[in-house]
Amino acid sequence: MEAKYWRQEQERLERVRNKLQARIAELEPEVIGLRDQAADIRKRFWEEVTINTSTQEDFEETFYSVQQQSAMLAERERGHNRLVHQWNGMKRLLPSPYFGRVDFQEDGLNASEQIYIGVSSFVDKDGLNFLIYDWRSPVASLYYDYPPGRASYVTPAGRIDGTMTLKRQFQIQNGHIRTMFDASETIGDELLQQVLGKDADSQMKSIVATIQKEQNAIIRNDKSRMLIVQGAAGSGKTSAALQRVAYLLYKHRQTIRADQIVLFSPNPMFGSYISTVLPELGEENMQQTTFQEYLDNSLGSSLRSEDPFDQIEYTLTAQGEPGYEARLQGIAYKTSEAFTKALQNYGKWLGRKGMRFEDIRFRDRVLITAERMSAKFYNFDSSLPLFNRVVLLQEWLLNELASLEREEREAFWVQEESNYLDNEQYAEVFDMLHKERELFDLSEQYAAARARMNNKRRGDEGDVDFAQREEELILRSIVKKSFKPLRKSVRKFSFVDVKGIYGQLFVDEVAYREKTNEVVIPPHWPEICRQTKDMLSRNELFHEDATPYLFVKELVEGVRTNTEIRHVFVDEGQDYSAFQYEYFKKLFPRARMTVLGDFGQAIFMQATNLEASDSPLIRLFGEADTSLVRLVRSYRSTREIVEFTKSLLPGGDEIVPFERRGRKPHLIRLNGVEKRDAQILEHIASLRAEGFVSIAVITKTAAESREAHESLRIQGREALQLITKETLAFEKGVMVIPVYLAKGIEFDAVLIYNASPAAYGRDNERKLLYTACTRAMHRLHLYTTGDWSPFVHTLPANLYEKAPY
Ligand SMILES: Nc1ncnc2c1ncn2[C@@H]1O[C@H](COP(=O)(O)OP(=O)(O)OP(=O)(O)O)[C@@H](O)[C@H]1O
Repeated sequence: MEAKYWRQEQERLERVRNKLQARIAELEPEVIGLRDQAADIRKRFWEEVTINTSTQEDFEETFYSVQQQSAMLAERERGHNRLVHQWNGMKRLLPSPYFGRVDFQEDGLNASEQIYIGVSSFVDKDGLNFLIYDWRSPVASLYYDYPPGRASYVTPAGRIDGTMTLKRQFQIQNGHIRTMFDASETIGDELLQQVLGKDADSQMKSIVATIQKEQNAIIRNDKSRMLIVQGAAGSGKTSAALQRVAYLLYKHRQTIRADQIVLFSPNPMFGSYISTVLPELGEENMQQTTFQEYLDNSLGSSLRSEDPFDQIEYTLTAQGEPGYEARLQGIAYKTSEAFTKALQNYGKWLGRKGMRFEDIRFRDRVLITAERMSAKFYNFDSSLPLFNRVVLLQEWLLNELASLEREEREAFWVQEESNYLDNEQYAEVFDMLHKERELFDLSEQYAAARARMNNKRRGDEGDVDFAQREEELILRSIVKKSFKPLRKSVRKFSFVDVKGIYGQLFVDEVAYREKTNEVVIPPHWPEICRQTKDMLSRNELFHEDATPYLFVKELVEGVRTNTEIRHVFVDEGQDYSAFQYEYFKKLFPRARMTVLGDFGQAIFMQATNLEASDSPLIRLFGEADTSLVRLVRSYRSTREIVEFTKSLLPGGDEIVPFERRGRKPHLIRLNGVEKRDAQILEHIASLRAEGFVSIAVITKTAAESREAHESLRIQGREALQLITKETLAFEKGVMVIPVYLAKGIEFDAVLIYNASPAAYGRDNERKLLYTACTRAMHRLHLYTTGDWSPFVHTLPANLYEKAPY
């Protein structure tokens, strides 16, 4: 590019930076001043208000003065926060104020405007001249969506058409333009080349400077209730999701807070991997969780649910064990829509009969039997939904308990217990009695006030009548105290035997058909029933049972909802079942959903195809309220790696590699495990010598990871991290990791520990191998000690190099 343009741009950059610096300096005293003021008000809060509650008037005055003080404090704090946000934004801009420029001439206007785009806006002192536009502003769309030529963008007031006469990209570091390109394509490949050529990091990076047009469509989609993104491995789904969160927080800043957005991620480690993207963009992080965390919270401590990792470990390692086939059939069935239907029908059946309750027991006696509850329950109006009848039953139980409690006061044990009250307990009851009475009894209050004034003992303490009442009240309080847990557990619906209700589905085929109207029963049903009940008897649930169990629990106890949440993001969306999606919809009734995933990486059995025409996901909100976007360009890996990995998948042809060149994947066959491990260690050393920092040895299972880690650790000198499902933070370095934990993450180099037919031979293992290989950015090695997996074996030979290295 001509030197004069460089000079002009560098000069403009300096002008903008000077203004930024001036404004930062100008605001600094104000920021500090406001902070001090707020701190001062907080400190003097109680000094400024006089507390006086002697009369009603005094009390009201005190009340208003406290209110006034706190309103003032809140206002100062809000002002302070706004200013600090602005001030931090400018400080963030200073080293690299912008990354893009477009010159745009609106139709009907004579001059074209220069629009510079950065991570936040910066307006000149006059308040009108935008020196930098926030990347999320409507006009910034031009930069992402069009090459020079005719272009348009949409504002709240309508569409603006015009001509883009220039599109320029910058890399600016510490106030200096490092590179500058004029782009002819949508977003110049040169900048993207540079960004993608960099090394993997322990934290995901923001992509605002190089967002691609199709990604921009995802980020700014504000139309439908459900947005589905099916995208190839490395196509930027997670990146787009995070920039979308930032966009939503900007566009709806008056109405949506970061804690009203929740992202479901595949594992806790992934949460740490993506946690810096939003703060880097000046936004607060949304809420993050895993579905398992949600399940554990909802099930409480009485039942333990297996996590998805133990489930997949079982499906991958237990072939040939007794009951294996039945378990697989069970997983397939229990995660299907057919099972959701069956459970809905079961709800109707329960409306007629078969509800199960738990006796209410007290001191080794049954106070209210399950049979009585059942009879009562089925006496309520049968047109009422199950849940309403359960609530009526709950009310009835609380009344019953109240009268049983009255009767219980006569019981011998109560007398006994009252005799054994020690002084302290007695004083406690005595105090409580007075307090209780004070509340209801005005004269009691009067007596209390007089006693306080005269500092005298209360006259009633020697009163015979009072002693009798006191005795009565003591008995009452003893019974009340021991009935308290009963009332509490009734309020928590403990009288409903949810475990029994779920368990009775798994008796035999005839009973199951009767309860659910199910026509097609999966094979191995008796064994599925046995396994499910075995787990329940140990207070455990298979992972595939956890969501259906909650579904049944909510049928009878009412649905839990969270109406605060406005946006739900589900990453790795292919790994959730139809059942789980129904659940999300119920749980977050006021939220829009964004589901991102790749059916090519569907390695769990409960997979959902996101884009198939009969996808349950499309049916969830209906086609009219659903947008589907497909991403086929893959950015993570070199062209050579993408060519290799896409050939592993049937239908992978449509994946388009980004034009970044590298070495072909290496296939290395060795004679024996020891030699293989020694070779892997050698390769790790040479990759490190080449400057690669993040290197993963990927295994199929956690069991294989442990073995590999042990063997490599013994032979080698390198520090090797073993990643397990308990690992919380993702750190750069050399690691051994099972493929299902490496989902969503990337490494400079990936070494597939064992690409033999035994490891990746069955059809469902194809996607495992694909997922593992697509984690590689720059280098990919596959090892075997015998044959090659058939998925590798059948690849065209021009896609890889064979050892020697
Ligand atoms: N527009 C872009 N500009 C720069 N880098 C990008 C862009 N899009 C994606 N990338 C990079 O490509 C890599 C893969 O992106 P990301 O992890 O978001 O993909 P994904 O579709 O979620 O992948 P997977 O399904 O394999 O988990 C990341 O390093 C990301 O920074």
